[in-house]
Amino acid sequence: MTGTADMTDTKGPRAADGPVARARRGADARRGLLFILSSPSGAGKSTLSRRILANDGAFEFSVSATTRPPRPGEEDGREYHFLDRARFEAMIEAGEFLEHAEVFGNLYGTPRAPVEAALASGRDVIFDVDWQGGQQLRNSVLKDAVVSVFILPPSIAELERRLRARGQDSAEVIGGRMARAMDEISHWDAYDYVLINDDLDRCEAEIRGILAAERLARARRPGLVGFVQALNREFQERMR
Ligand SMILES: Nc1nc2c(ncn2[C@@H]2O[C@H](COP(=O)(O)OP(=O)(O)O)[C@@H](O)[C@H]2O)c(=O)[nH]1
Ligand SMILES: Nc1ncnc2c1ncn2[C@@H]1O[C@H](COP(=O)(O)OP(=O)(O)O)[C@@H](O)[C@H]1O
Repeated sequence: MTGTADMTDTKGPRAADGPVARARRGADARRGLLFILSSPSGAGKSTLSRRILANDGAFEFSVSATTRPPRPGEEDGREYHFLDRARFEAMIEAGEFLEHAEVFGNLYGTPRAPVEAALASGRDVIFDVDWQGGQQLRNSVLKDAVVSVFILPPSIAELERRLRARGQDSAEVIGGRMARAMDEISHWDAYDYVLINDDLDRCEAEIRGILAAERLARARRPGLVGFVQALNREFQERMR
């Protein structure tokens, strides 16, 4: 990683750890990314985020808190922290959420502490939040680290088919989610990227491409300021 910079740093034994090499390591240091996935219910964001988490060791999942009851197979602390409304409201009062919103008649929120801890240690965090959560994170103090992707279904009929095929919600709950689908979709344009989840493998590959590009473009840029300054100092010295 430091090879190229070291070769330009040719002043004796200290060269391998000279100022240019050190600045280059600063530029290469990983900085955490806040990766937001939003979509209407049933378009596939949970499936996509599970796939990314399984194959990308740099990520951790932001486990939200919610007042909605667990679905069959969901585990407290894994998919969500399942809380009653009084406890959720106490956490809002105490400022323990980075963002929170009411969705489908239930409260959902992102606990602040785990996200800050992950970012401080240079890890990336993936968020499955609705458009309100996306908007709040984009306007938060952490906004520079945010990359947001909106997932569209290939059609409304397919969206409904997926919600039914998931087999975890009552007809009434599915009806409520379908009724809100276009409202969620209407916010697509506020996102950095918009993908159509027709083919799951292709959509996952597109997300990986976005992550690779954003890690380079966003994460390295602040560190490159120091590296270019170090190059400039080396240049001035040699040109004297
Ligand atoms: N703002 C916000 N939205 C959330 C959070 N967690 C989940 N959501 C959103 O709440 C909505 C309902 O989620 P869920 O009950 O798991 O249903 P699903 O999207 O059909 O799997 C989805 O749009 C989620 O993205 C959160 O912490 N904050
Ligand atoms: N590209 C796809 N093609 C077919 N089925 C899909 C696709 N993406 C997701 N699904 C299925 O659709 C259902 C809803 O996906 P899910 O990830 O739970 O959506 P969301 O988290 O957006 O509510 C799941 O049963 C999932 O396996």
